[in-house]
Amino acid sequence: MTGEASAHRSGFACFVGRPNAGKSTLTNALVGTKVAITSSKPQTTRHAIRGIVHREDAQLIVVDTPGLHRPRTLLGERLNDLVHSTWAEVDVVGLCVPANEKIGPGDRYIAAELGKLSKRTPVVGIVTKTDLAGPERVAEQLLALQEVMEFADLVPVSAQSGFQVRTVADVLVGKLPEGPQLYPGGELTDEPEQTLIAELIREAALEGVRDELPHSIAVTVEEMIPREDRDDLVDIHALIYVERPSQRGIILGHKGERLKDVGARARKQIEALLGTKVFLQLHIKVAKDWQRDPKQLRRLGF
Ligand SMILES: Nc1nc2c(ncn2[C@@H]2O[C@H](COP(=O)(O)OP(=O)(O)OP(=O)(O)O)[C@@H](O)[C@H]2O)c(=O)[nH]1
Repeated sequence: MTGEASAHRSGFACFVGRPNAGKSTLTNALVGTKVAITSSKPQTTRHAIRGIVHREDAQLIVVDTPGLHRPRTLLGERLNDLVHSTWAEVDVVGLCVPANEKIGPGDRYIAAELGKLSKRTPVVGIVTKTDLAGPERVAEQLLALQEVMEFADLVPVSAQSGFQVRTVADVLVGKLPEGPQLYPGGELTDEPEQTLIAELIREAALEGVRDELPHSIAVTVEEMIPREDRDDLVDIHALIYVERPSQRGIILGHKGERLKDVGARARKQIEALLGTKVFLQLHIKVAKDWQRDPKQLRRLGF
């Protein structure tokens, strides 16, 4: 209860690292509820979804940035701008590298970009997925990571087993400035519900489809209306945008079976998120080359 020893801290953190490094899973483990989107497909995190870690001594707001790409399209450029502006705004950055994969050019590219940050933003090196490697391999990876750039701290973690998740939180919290709660307690995310719902649908639509499809899908929630005379049912109408008619067929599947499946899976997740029953209507729209069209990008929220 001594005032000076337990000053409350608050601020922002974000995780960076190449696709599949485990950033979203770590965010979820820290926050304790599924808010960011995980998928075994690389680069599916489009929006800066924030999860909030509430503790007695601190409030840590985790911003989940999209992956950094070498930009090839207007969308790629926008995403990279979003990454850089996010880095500049946070109090601490965590660079994630999986324990079971060699550090490569992708990691070095990101480290070099991070190196351009002002020295005031500390970068913590995080070796993820330690459950997939032996202790020796983890130690080796920590040493290898140390060579890549100068870190304020290094921590190994497994978001899956929970090993050191608390330590990651402690280290990140340690880099935050002293300050009051920025968000009221109990609020897990400040992302509008509709964006989360669109992401859940996108995640369901991507499951099991070819590698080139992820960049061609976008989802918008057109309508979200509580059913009249019922307080336990919400009608949601969403559009899945694809670039080409052939991709429409992939999402739809044989006799629409796949889309039905996507709807069923997404509905379950949305019901868990909202805590009510959901009637979900999905439609597919072909929006040609939407990734290259600024007007359409704006409509889709980029
Ligand atoms: N065994 C194990 N698998 C993990 C762990 N963390 C993440 N994974 C898996 O690794 C894959 C990628 O994890 P994500 O959290 O989606 O990775 P990401 O860095 O957010 O990926 P992008 O959004 O594509 O940038 C998923 O299949 C996870 O289940 C971990 O601690 N242990």
